[in-house]
Amino acid sequence: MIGRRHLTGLFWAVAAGTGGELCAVGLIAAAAWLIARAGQHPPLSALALAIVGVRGFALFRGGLRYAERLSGHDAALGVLAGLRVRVYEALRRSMDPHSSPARTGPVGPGPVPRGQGASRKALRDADLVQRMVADVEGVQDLLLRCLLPAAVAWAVALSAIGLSVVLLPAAGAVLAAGILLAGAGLPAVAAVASRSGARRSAGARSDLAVHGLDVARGAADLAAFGATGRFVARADAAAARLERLERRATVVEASVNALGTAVQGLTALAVLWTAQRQGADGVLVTVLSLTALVAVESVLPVAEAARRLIELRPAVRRVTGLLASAPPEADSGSPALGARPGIELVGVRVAYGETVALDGVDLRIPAGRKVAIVGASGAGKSTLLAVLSGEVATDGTVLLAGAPQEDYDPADVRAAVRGLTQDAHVFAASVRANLALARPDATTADLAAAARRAGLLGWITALPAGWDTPITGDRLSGGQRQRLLLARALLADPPVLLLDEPAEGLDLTTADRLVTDLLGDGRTVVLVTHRLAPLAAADEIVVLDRGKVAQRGSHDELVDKAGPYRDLWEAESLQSGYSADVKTW
Ligand SMILES: Nc1ncnc2c1ncn2[C@@H]1O[C@H](COP(=O)(O)OP(=O)(O)OP(=O)(O)O)[C@@H](O)[C@H]1O
Repeated sequence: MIGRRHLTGLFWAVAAGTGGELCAVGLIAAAAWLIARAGQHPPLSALALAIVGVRGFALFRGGLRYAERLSGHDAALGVLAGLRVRVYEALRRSMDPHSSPARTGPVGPGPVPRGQGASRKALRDADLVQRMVADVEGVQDLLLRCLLPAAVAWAVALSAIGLSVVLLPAAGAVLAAGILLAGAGLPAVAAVASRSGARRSAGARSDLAVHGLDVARGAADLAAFGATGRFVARADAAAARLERLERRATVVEASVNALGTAVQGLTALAVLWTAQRQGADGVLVTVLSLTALVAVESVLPVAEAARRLIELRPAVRRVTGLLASAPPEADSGSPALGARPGIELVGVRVAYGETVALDGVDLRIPAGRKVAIVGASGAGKSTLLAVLSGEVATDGTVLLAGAPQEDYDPADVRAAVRGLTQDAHVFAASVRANLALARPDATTADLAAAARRAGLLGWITALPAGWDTPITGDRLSGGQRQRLLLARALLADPPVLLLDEPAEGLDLTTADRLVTDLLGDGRTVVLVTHRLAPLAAADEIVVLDRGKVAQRGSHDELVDKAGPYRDLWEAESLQSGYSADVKTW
């Protein structure tokens, strides 16, 4: 995790920090000697060295502390920058089904062989920002607030013990005991005390975030259903619990600090008493006891470092776990994907945990074919699109241009098989930037052609700043959002166009006209839709039912046969006011 250059930087930071703290000890020792010796009225020349020593220690202390900060932060920030890149790469590879060695086998226990789509999606949705930002910054804290201060503290403590042993072994032994207590005993107490507290605080903080967000986001619904009080009470209870835990943690922290100060004073007194009992002269007694005072003080931050270490452990564990478990980079010698690849699915099965989304789906989509996927909500339609674009791994075979999908570079698969999917996002940027994302070199004429086809051009030209009007997802109507995303998908111009409910949010006439136009495209189109009316233009319709193919055929064939498609068609026809025996319109 830490490169050689940064290790050297950290070494110099520890060396400079130790030097700075030793100067602090030297300053106290020299000042103590100076005061005690001055009381004996020696000639001024006898004090000259100590006077220079005091000034020198004071100057060096400042300089070395500055050097420690500089070197330590440079190394820690360097480690952080490198780590961010590695975590990003690991996340990218973890989300890429093609780079996983366990792609085609069960990856978890239990009777249902699990695809990895669910875990990848969970990673993407919930943990991504957390891992990229908070966890990696935790590693920075680990270096700057835990390891560095602890290393400096112990280096100083050992030096002070060595000095005391040389001056008076018995006093050195007492100092060693005090330092052991303050630098190892108290940190152990702090770590144990904060271990369960940190875990419970993390839970309470997460509860508060969840309940607080519910209240903020669902304020209108809660008010309408008269449930505001109940939900606010839930958030209040979470806040109160967190407050209790934080107060307890503060008490623990303050108690450890108070104990540290007590150990520091008692050690200095014990050294003084020991030195006197050993018959040391007044100057030596003063030097030893004040040195003990400063030396114990230097190890007091180790308790705070231990407490912080406990808090940071989960973040550090997550980062190291992610780096260790990320699959290796995909083989760069992957074959080239043709301009018009055909697709074949054989026995495709996808499970999200215990939920089986697709169960043994076979499907052949030759280049140029228009396939519509229909079925009830939750039947597995969107999952099927995700399988085609390589977003979700499967237990089964996906062949692209005759070769297994995982043989190709995932970037090539994504470029060739993509379109409008359910998780497409509208960015807080201009209309132009939102569309050009799909093709940065697109001219305004290209953008206009895609927008016209998506039925969005009129709206764009009527905007105050036209193409350069800034937009955000929540300011668009459902239909505008969908058409913007469709225009982006059309601009990308992939050989296999995936369309998940492209006409959602539009009135029926516009929606049907749009879908009919999209199905008239020259390329391969795989369309997911709830609306059957325009599907006469599809070459094949696949009806999914609970992850299995229930029926397949053309619109005319399926309407002629009793089965789920005809049921859906009759229901739709009744709803739209058309006669059930009208097959096309
Ligand atoms: N990320 C996920 N985690 C867990 N379960 C999921 C996830 N995505 C889908 N599922 C489950 O998989 C099944 C198929 O979902 P999918 O989204 O493919 O259905 P769908 O036919 O597209 O539904 P809809 O028409 O409502 O969009 C459903 O039972 C759904 O709850």
